[in-house]
Amino acid sequence: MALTEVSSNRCFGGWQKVFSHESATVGCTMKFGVYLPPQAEENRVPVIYWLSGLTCTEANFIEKSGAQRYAAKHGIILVNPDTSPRGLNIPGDSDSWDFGVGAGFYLNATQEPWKKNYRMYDYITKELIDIVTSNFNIAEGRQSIMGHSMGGHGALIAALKNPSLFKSVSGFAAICNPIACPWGVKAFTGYLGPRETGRWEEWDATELVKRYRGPPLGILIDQGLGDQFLHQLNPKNLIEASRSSMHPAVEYRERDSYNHSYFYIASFIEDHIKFHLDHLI
Ligand SMILES: N[C@@H](CCC(=O)N[C@@H](CS)C(=O)NCC(=O)O)C(=O)O
Repeated sequence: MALTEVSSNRCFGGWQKVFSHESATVGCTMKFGVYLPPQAEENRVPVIYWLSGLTCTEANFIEKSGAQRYAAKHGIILVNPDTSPRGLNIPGDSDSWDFGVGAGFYLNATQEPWKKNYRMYDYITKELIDIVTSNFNIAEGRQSIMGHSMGGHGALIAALKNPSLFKSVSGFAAICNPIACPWGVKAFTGYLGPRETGRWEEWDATELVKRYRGPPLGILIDQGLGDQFLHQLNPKNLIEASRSSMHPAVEYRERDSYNHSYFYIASFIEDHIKFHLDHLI
């Protein structure tokens, strides 16, 4: 798979790069960011994937999270893809900020006109991981995933639907129960069809956590209590649903006054990197 280097910047002794490639899964050119810490020049190191939220490209995390400082300190490769296919001009794909472009929801659509390209779940869990594993100095099997809002949900379903693919998963202000909130209902109706099809539960983290039967999976849910979108996120539905099925228990951290922004993410990104490191050692 040919990668084109879009940008490369020295950063905390390592490199912040952006690559593009032709994706067979989503049928368009896709971009993703990679932070390569200094340790990766000599050694194979763990990787943590980051999935961003609604309206983001690969740039938001790179420019606003401040994660590179901690990835360099702890010797972690960070990979952050875009949030949807782009440039396809599918009718309706740019009519709203919470559906279509910038809002792929990390699932595989089943409905026209989305089902051919809106396959972000397969893109992340198969194509992107293959590309990253074969092009960078990754320590085999040592990978975790985290994300924000829609991306926190994407991280949760990628881990819950693929037991043992990731050592741990974490979410900042994750949409924890999309079938129970307006963002999720809009996206699932458009991408998956009506709820009566029975397909929604296959893509909802709170439903998936109830049926998880895989090996132990570290899960951290982080939530700012000043979050303007808290009514969309429902973290407590997931915590409650996980009580009987998840061992170890899902870790839930509340942050007084923090809102939904990257200021909140930047404040706690090192905590998440350390949480994943504990599972990646
Ligand atoms: N466009 C929405 C906000 C969307 C939003 O907050 N998106 C979050 C993810 S759900 C984000 O990361 N935005 C980009 C940024 O803050 O850099 C609005 O105007 O209310």
